[in-house]
Amino acid sequence: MKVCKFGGSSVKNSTQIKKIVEIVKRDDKRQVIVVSAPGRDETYDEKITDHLLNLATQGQHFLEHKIDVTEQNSFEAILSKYNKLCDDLQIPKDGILDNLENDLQNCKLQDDKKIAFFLSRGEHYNAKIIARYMKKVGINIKLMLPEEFGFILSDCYTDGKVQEQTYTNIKKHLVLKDNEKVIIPGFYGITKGKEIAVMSRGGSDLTGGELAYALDADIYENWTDTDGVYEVDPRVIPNANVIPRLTFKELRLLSSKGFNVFHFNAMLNCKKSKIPIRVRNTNNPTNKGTVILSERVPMEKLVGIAKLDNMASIHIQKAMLGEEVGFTAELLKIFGEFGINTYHYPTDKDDLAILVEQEDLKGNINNLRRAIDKRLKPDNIFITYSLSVITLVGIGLKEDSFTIVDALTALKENNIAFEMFDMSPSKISFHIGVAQNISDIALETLYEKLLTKDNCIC
Ligand SMILES: Nc1ncnc2c1ncn2[C@@H]1O[C@H](COP(=O)(O)OP(=O)(O)O)[C@@H](O)[C@H]1O
Ligand SMILES: N[C@@H](CC(=O)OP(=O)(O)O)C(=O)O
Repeated sequence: MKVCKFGGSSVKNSTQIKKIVEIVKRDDKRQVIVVSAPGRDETYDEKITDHLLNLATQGQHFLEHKIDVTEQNSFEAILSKYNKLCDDLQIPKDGILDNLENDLQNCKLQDDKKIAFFLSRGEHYNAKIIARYMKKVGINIKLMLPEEFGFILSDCYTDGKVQEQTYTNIKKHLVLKDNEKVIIPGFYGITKGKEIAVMSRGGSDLTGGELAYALDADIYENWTDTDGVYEVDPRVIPNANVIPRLTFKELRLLSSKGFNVFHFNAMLNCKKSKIPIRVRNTNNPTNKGTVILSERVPMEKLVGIAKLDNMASIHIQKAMLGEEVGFTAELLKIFGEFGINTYHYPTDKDDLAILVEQEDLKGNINNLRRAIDKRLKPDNIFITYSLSVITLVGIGLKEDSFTIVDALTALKENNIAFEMFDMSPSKISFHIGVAQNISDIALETLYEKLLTKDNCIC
């Protein structure tokens, strides 16, 4: 049995939905289908999920990103998207869109509960529409909603974590005969108190991974709009190659450091049960894509280079901080209290830097500084914004750490200064920090030197 997740780009309009119908029909083993909300398309520059977030936050979401789309624009975009989908697929709207306007206009929920509810509507209504269309074209498919079979999430409404009970519920309610299929909206679930919660952004990948794990699927197919996972972000380097095979660990590192083709937590349970994942292209379904497995013969030392933009470094200076027992623990505790995720911590006798996502400092920076000043009494705190972290990943790097010499030499030859350098304890990834305004050039330079066929260090 195969679990297939179709991302926003694969369900963004009726043309794409017709493609996924063909993919589902072509293989009887494709029995569990997870769908996202409609992604960006020719008419709408933003994903439906972002319009829903904009609506839930009275227009603040797009305003913060300096995008000129009002609350009213978002409301109209959402309604017209779903109405058009029904029209184009020639299916009746009753029983599907009856509650959409009401959900968006008369919601009594507040704060995070409201945001989670709005966000969930993208997948909820899209799955209903696709289910009806699939039935219309003769597929024996049943719609199963997370609130019905119990996809249970923690009470953190906008970043819910899957609870153990979910696996039991999936096994109990998703018992399928050979000729049966189910379609499930991704990204959301319910709390134990039966309120809607969503996982983190990109969370439909997580729904697919959890279903594959609970049902012990033969494979988890993740359908998107690229031929697989590329060696580098194809938006920066369009002629990059697709990586044929990756280990779970490599994909996890790459996706947590900027390869946003796959959610970095979605492979955790598949890894545990050794369920292979295949990233495939809905627009090119005969292509085999990238397969993610437990092991790979490390013919290639380096498989990919990821880049994470919009990072900031908080550099703390204090004489002898390296000798103050508990200093780092207290510092990390402070970041934790502000809900800020910390990345690398390069450190020395009197200096320590913490890398964080710049976005996380918004609205927090003054209080954070005060807390650090008060509790740790540093001599100085320097903050550098607009950094990019470039990460080189490959299991073969463990045996050949000199690859990094080639990387740094290439940067030197091209006059590209770097701000930070760090090797992970697993020795299968290296991180280089550069100023964001030169990060695309740095990525191109490293790609040319380390991954193009002529120079490949394989
Ligand atoms: N290394 C990479 N390989 C493939 N795609 C990548 C990579 N890095 C970033 N991406 C981007 O990820 C996109 C697919 O992710 P996403 O937009 O979330 O798809 P979906 O809508 O199918 O969930 C691609 O279109 C591509 O622009
Ligand atoms: N629609 C949600 C969940 C998701 O996984 O979407 P996508 O498949 O388009 O990455 C989001 O935008 O975050």
